[in-house]
Amino acid sequence: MDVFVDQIVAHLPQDLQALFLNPPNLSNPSSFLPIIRTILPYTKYVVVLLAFYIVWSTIAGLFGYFSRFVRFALRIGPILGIIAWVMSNSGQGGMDELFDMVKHWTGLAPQNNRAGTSPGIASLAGLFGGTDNSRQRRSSGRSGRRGAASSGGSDFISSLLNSAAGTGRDADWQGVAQDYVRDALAKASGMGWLFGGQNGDQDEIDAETKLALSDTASSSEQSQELPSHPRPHTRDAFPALEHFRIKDIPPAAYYIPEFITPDEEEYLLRKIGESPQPKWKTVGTGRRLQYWGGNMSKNSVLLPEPLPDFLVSFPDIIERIESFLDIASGKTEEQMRSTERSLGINQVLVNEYQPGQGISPHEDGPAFRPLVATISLGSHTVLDIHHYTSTTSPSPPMVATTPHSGPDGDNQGRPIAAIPLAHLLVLPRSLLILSSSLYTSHLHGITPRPADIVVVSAERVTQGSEAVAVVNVELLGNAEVVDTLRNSGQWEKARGTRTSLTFRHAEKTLKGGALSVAKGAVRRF
Ligand SMILES: O=C(O)CCC(=O)C(=O)O
Ligand SMILES: [Fe+2]
Repeated sequence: MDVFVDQIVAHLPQDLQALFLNPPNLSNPSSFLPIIRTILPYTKYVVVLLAFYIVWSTIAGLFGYFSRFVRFALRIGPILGIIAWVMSNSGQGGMDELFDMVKHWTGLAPQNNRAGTSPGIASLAGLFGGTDNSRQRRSSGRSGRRGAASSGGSDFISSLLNSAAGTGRDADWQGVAQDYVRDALAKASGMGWLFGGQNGDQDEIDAETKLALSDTASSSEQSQELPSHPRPHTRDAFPALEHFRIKDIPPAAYYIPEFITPDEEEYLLRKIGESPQPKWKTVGTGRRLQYWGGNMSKNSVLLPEPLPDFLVSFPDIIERIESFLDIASGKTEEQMRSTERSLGINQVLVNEYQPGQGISPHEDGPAFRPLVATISLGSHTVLDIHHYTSTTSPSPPMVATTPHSGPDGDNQGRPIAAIPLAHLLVLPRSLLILSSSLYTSHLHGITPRPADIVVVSAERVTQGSEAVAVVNVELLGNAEVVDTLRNSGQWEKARGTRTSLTFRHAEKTLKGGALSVAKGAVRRF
């Protein structure tokens, strides 16, 4: 030590020597002065070093985050790509729909939740193969009917199988094979919930459904207010669809009078009226509308939501329309069990027209199956059928518009004949079906008028008169209206508030399965 002091410390500056010989001591603050005096001349270097350190650590930190982000992107990218591929191959849309669904699910998409539930919770129902559709079918009381398989499935595995098998809709062998594979996989893995409710969740859902139905049946409010429907739509009691076909117009429109009872009409109007304010949307002309079953994405994919009880279970309007179509179109029991429902309703559009409001001529578009069923509540209206003008047509053109029903493809802006091809008188409680060429190549609309003057034949329409000749007098089924028309040749009535329910099948539906895969992938990161 002495050598160290003699040979090294002795050559250091005085302040450093003092530090060695007399180390700083807290009880003697002035012993720190040599340190301060030693460091002070080098302060600027210390500051520069500190600045370097701060810059370096900031850059290193940023690089760290960036490299973590790159690693995350490299891992999630292919997974998202696979999900998008599965979705587009199984007709569920692509990334847009995935993001729409996420927005929807997290509640970021406005105004699309079911009454009284948060959007997140409402759409949770669709996450694991239990979408409204499969539930609806199971609760429809048609025992023995295949659920997920015949609907094309609402879960990821069904989507994959459907994707491999084309549409998964037409041929029954596909359904049988799907059931078989699904059952086998579910049993082998013990994860029935993953395979779409054929196995694992079936009992649970059946029990839930029974409970829901018995709750509904015992609800004094409903059973008092809503006497059970006479249900004329059974095979024996019900005539063929052809009986209801509206003649003298292109195929095919069907008009079924008194499809629901006045009590049911009143009940449905009350339920629709009770829906929360945000459920209503208002279009430019002031008409209000609601979507049930989910909204359409920008790419015309339905983002499904559960349909409300007042359409599904009490009264069972949807089931009634489906079985009417099944029976009236002559399906055998076997066909009804093994094939899809005739319409496969997955969305219901509610339009509310005040007197004087209408809807411009439009096509509902290719996003939907070319068969729509509309029930009218509250008031009559006159529906106009329009056609496009050919280049040789002398009729002055009007221009087709797209009021709300999503992309109407090429038809936007195509000139249509100013004079409608036909008029239909649509009375309350009736069911109107538009299908085939009337759906695919004609337009329909309602002229905004406060009242209608209806006549039986075009000869009675005088120039400049507001009167219209309707083509469905034979099918109106309302003695008062028909007698007035036959006796005086004219029926006239002010419009009241009319609410229409349009039942349709969106061809592309975002299925929960793909999203649940995305959810799982995100959870793992
Ligand atoms: O109210 C109606 O009867 C027709 C409604 C309609 O055409 C539509 O919403 O697309
Ligand atoms: Fe329409």
